[in-house]
Amino acid sequence: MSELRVYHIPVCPFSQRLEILLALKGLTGAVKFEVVDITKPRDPALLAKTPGNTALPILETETGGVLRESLVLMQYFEDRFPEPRVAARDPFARAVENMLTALCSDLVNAGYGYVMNQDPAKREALRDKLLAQYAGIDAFLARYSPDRTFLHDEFGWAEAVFTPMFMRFWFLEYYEDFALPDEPKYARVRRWQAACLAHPSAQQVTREQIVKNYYDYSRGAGNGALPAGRTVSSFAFAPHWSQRPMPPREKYGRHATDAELGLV
Ligand SMILES: COc1ccc(C(=O)/C=[SH]/C[C@H](NC(=O)CC[C@H](N)C(=O)O)C(=O)NCC(=O)O)cc1OC
Repeated sequence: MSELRVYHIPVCPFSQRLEILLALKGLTGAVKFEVVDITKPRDPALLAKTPGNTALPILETETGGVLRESLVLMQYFEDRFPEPRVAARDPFARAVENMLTALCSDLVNAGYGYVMNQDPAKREALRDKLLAQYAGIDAFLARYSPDRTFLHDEFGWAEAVFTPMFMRFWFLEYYEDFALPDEPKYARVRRWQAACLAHPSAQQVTREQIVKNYYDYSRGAGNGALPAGRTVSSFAFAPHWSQRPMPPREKYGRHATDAELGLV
C-alpha cells in the first residue's frame, strides 16, 4: 500500500465532506478515491476491512490502517496535514464548530426522511420537521455568528460538514417542490446556505447529477436499493447520469421505468 485511499460511493455526501476539506487544503491529489458500486454486491475484501460495518467512506492508510466515519476522517486529515488549517484555532470557536456539527445529523435525517416518504398525507408534517431543523440552525447562527456569512470569518469546518447535505437537498426542491421560506426566521441560515452552495471548494457535484442519481430515494429506495418494478438503480454508473433524461418530478404519481429514466 503506497498511498492514502478512500473507498467511497459516488455522490455520497459524507465522502464529499472529505473532498471539500482536501480541496481547502490543496490536497485533492493526495488521496486516491476508490469508487464502490453500491448497486453491486460489496467486495468481500473491502467488507473485511471494516467487520460488521458496510457504510462508506472508509480510509486506508499507506500502512493498511483503516478508519471510518466522515467526521473522524476529516479530523484525521486535519491532524495529518495541519496547514492550511480548516478547523478554528481558538478553542471556543472550535467548540462552537463542534456544537453546530452536532446539529447536522438531525437535519440530514429530516431531509432524507422527507424525500423518501411515499405517503402524500405525511408531506406537510415532514416539511415542518425539516423547517424546524433549519429554524434551529438559524437560531444557533444568530446567536454565535449574527453578522457574518459563514460561521466564522471563512468557509471552514462547519461549512465542509453541512454543504454536501445542502446540495443533496436539491432533491427536495425537485421532487417535493421544497424551498426554504424567505422569512426572517430563516434569514441567517439562508445566507449561510447560499454562501456554502456557491463556494468554489464545494463544486464536486451538480444539481442535475443529484436529481438523477437520487431518483430512487424519491421512490423510497435508499443506498442503492431497487424500487419495485425496476432492474437498474438510479445510482448505476452506466448509462452516465449526464446521458440520461431528467426524471419525472411527480414522485407521488406513476413510477418511472428503467427506460423512461434512461437506464436501459
Ligand atoms: C436518513 O437516511 C439517510 C441519510 C443519508 C444517507 C446517505 O447519504 C448515505 S451515503 C452512503 C452510506 N454511508 C453512510 O451512511 C455513512 C454515514 C457515516 N455516519 C459517516 O459519516 O461516514 C453507505 O455507505 N451506505 C451503504 C451501506 O451502508 O452499505 C442515506 C440515508 O438513508 C438510506
